Amino acid sequence: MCVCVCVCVLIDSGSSRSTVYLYQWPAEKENNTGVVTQRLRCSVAGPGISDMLVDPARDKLSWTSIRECMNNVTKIVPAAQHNSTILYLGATAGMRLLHSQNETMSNEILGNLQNYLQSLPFNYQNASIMSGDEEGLYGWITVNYLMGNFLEKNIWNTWVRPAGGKMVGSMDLGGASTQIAFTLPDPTARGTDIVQVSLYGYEYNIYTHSFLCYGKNEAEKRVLATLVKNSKNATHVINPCFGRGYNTTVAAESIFGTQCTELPTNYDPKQMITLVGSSDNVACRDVVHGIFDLTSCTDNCSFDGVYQPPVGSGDFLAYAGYFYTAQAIGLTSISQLDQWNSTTWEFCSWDWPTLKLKKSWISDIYLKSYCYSAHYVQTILVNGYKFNKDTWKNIDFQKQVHNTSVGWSLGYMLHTSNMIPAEAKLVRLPMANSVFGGLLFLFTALTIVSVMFLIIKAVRACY
Ligand SMILES: O=c1[nH]cnc2c1ncn2[C@@H]1O[C@H](COP(=O)(O)OP(=O)(O)O)[C@@H](O)[C@H]1O
Ligand SMILES: [Ca+2]
Repeated sequence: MCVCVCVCVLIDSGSSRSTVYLYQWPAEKENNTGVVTQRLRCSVAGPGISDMLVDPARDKLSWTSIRECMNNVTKIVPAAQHNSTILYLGATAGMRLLHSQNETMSNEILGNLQNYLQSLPFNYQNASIMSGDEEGLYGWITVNYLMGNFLEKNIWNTWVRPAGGKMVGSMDLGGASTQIAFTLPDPTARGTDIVQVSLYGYEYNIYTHSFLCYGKNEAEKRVLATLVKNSKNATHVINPCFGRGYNTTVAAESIFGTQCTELPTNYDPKQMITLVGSSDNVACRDVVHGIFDLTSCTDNCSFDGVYQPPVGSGDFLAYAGYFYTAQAIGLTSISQLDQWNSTTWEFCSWDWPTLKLKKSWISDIYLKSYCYSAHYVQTILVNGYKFNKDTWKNIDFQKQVHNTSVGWSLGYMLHTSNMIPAEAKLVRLPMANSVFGGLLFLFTALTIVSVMFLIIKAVRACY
């Protein structure tokens, strides 16, 4: 018997890097219910495509590493299946920023990538820049698909919607933007950032919002920009979030060469700035707080005046930068808010040699920033999204579910390729409807007759 397998390749072009995913699933005809597995996850070396040079000849590293990942895909997928293998590329906040800053360059980068992808033996579909809300929504689909919240097999081996219909909220912390998405308890609620999606015949009312410039890397640049601006000496700046003993000298453009920061007066992009770590927990927390506008919100609002309904008491999965931060401070999966605060406090009090010793498995490039990001995560979740000590423990910090990476890519693939159709009759009985109806009638009639028989017997016994 031939077991058909469908294959899809998705390139996630994030702000900090690109990743190639290969998904496959058995071609079950009914309701597209075949379970998707991740066959390959290939990290493309080099920066994200928004930092790529337009010319492949001048940017050998990025192009060579994309080709390497695509060669791996070509080897895994049998040649006979190449032209039925769907290929998508989705770009996110890094390209959203570049597009608004330099549209020509962003079009050139995408155009060159498109030409390259079209030259491959696969069924190329498109390469596009996604909106932040789409990114949030696809992340939510991925999370709930992987957790089995859309479908499960019942005792009759048929696909049904799990009892209770509990969905999990999704929180993604990328390099340039961050997304939150969750279902609203009130199915009739309408408003900004609320979208209705129909999946397998059920309507979901989802709140989703993406904050550009609040990704882990861009938000850190905003922290550094604040420190530079507030420093008496603009070229020798104390950074309370870096460990004492850690100093680094960077060009001003690495902080200010983004739309996410405001240019200082007399800006010189080549000016070198020395950042000096001081392991100052309180000062770090304060400067991180300062990048959020927490004052323009009253009810049903997160920060920067953005509408957000209450997060409620449901579960959330926090992934990407959330997970890396939780992992670095040693609090993956579920934690208590007090635990997060005290662990951050301890982490931020360590000087650089102690940090290096205690967290020897983390490379310096990431390690230097975890005190900042631990405060960032606490601030956005508590002061921003309004999680509290009771709801914090509903947040699960993970990067994978069932050996599959959590991110927008799987949800995008499922939705775009109609793997999760809007309409579907989920509850299918293991026999024809007429047979089931007949049996149901028979059992009901038998039950009624038996009950009547018992009543008559009981009445007779009384007399
Ligand atoms: O392997 C890792 N360890 C630690 N941090 C990472 C790793 N990979 C990415 N990051 C950081 O986590 C954040 C989110 O990464 P992600 O890859 O989701 O961002 P992107 O999709 O915007 O490129 C970024 O700040 C990135 O620099
Ligand atoms: Ca991402």
